Amino acid sequence: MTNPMLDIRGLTLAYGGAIAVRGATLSVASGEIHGIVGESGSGKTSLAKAVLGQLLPVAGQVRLAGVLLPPTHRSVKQRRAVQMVYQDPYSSLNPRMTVGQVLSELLRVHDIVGKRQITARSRELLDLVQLPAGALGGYPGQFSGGQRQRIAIARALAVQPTVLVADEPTSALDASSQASILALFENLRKDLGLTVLLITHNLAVVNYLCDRVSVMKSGQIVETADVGTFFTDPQHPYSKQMLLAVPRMRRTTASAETEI
Ligand SMILES: Nc1ncnc2c1ncn2[C@@H]1O[C@H](COP(=O)(O)OP(=O)(O)OP(=O)(O)O)[C@@H](O)[C@H]1O
Repeated sequence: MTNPMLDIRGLTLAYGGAIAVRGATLSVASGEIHGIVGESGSGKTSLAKAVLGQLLPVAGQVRLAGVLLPPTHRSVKQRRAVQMVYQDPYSSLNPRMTVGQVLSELLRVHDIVGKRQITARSRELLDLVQLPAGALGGYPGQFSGGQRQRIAIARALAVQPTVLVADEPTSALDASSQASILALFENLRKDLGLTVLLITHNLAVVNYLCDRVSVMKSGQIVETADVGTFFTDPQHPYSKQMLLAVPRMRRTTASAETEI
């Protein structure tokens, strides 16, 4: 791939000597939604942590738009560029701050817009995640799980990231909220050209949303493929085994709600 937005080269990650990820190499194009799938403990979250600069690699590099990101201790600008959306929208938001306070503080601290534009920009952020402007006055506890995940996404978008890393962003939600959050990611990619690294257990999510997918097993990326090819012609025995577990899977953009 020429000029990938996110370029992960030979990443090896360990916790106190125990290797969690070995030599992971992966390129993600600008505007691509790239799925990372694999069994529990295969190293997906560790890979995400290294991309975010939260885990010091034993070896390897992460580049953003061709520029090497320091493994840890990144500058504010470098941290802004890669934002995270977590699985659990219940614990990832401060219950004592209103949505408006969360967004305006970020916009102010990072000097994203002038003081007088903060409220207008906060409204725009809510609009991007399809929440009404009235949500600015609410506390996280007053919203449903799906709405909270939208708020968490708005918070991530406030600092104008280039890459969004989402770790199981729909798995704590009910089926209809899952479908609407997936549709939101699709819109954000279209509207903002966001590059997304999407970690999931759920092949239906990959099928619905991702352009390409990487399969992790025991700390290694064993296959990377276009999603259409992955579902019709998986190469690695583990990929084949994963797909056998979901025999009705097919590439479709029809209602995610019924597929997930
Ligand atoms: N903080 C930690 N300390 C020690 N070992 C860890 C830590 N976090 C993860 N590991 C180990 O690293 C390996 C990879 O874990 P990781 O969480 O990256 O996998 P995963 O694919 O994200 O799993 P899951 O789908 O269950 O979240 C596992 O063997 C795990 O036990």
